[in-house]
Amino acid sequence: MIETESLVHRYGEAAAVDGVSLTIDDGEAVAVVGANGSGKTTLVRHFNALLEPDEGSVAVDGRDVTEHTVYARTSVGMVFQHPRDQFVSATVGADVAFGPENLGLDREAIDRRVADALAAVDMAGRGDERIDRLSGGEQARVAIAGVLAMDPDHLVMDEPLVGLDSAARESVLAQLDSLATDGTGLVVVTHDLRDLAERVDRIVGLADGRVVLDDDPASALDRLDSVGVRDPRC
Ligand SMILES: Nc1ncnc2c1ncn2[C@@H]1O[C@H](COP(=O)(O)OP(=O)(O)OP(=O)(O)O)[C@@H](O)[C@H]1O
Repeated sequence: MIETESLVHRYGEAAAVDGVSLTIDDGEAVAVVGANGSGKTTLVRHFNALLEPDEGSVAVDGRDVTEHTVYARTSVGMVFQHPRDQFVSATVGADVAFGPENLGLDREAIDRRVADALAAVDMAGRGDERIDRLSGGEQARVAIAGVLAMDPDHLVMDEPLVGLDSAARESVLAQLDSLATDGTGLVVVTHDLRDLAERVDRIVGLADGRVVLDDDPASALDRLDSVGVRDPRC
């Protein structure tokens, strides 16, 4: 479970996140929406201690993330907006192995995790391929595999569908469906709820760093205007 309590984050004088209290349960799928600059990325980067609160607190399973950073980063996996920025190795297998290696697992356990994660994103047997020779959709899937190899309870994805062609988009959406089946919680930051609204349990809307919408999709979709997001049904 991820909990923020009166979370404030400032860049200089301006509060990008301005008093957010939010609870995300295990296995819950949540879309975080809002206009450009509303604070979505800043908010979710606190979930695994990539940013520190200026005020308030963030806890994962009751443990404050600034004191239990390793626990938070193991429990909450983060896939960034530009997966290319998150690769640490030249080849698929080495990149996916990086997280489990840092957990101090033995080689056999690492290899098993890498194989399972690559299978989960439909990239089984492609560990020796160079990442820079993969398509954008394949790279997006490798980035997801790298996080899945950590066996997180929650996966946070920042704009996972931006810049993907329709085949890659379908492939990432299929990954989201299989995560839901596995019971992995999902937090998706997005401007565009097309194909996502039907996949989440809840939509949280931010405006000027504050939560102004927090409801089940059916109810939230009627009020997307309040957060400057287009209704995907229109
Ligand atoms: N590193 C930074 N330094 C200074 N200001 C920042 C930094 N990162 C974000 N901001 C500012 O904080 C506010 C919130 O930004 P954030 O990226 O969290 O919003 P967002 O809702 O994710 O935006 P977008 O949809 O455009 O990605 C914006 O005004 C942004 O300009």
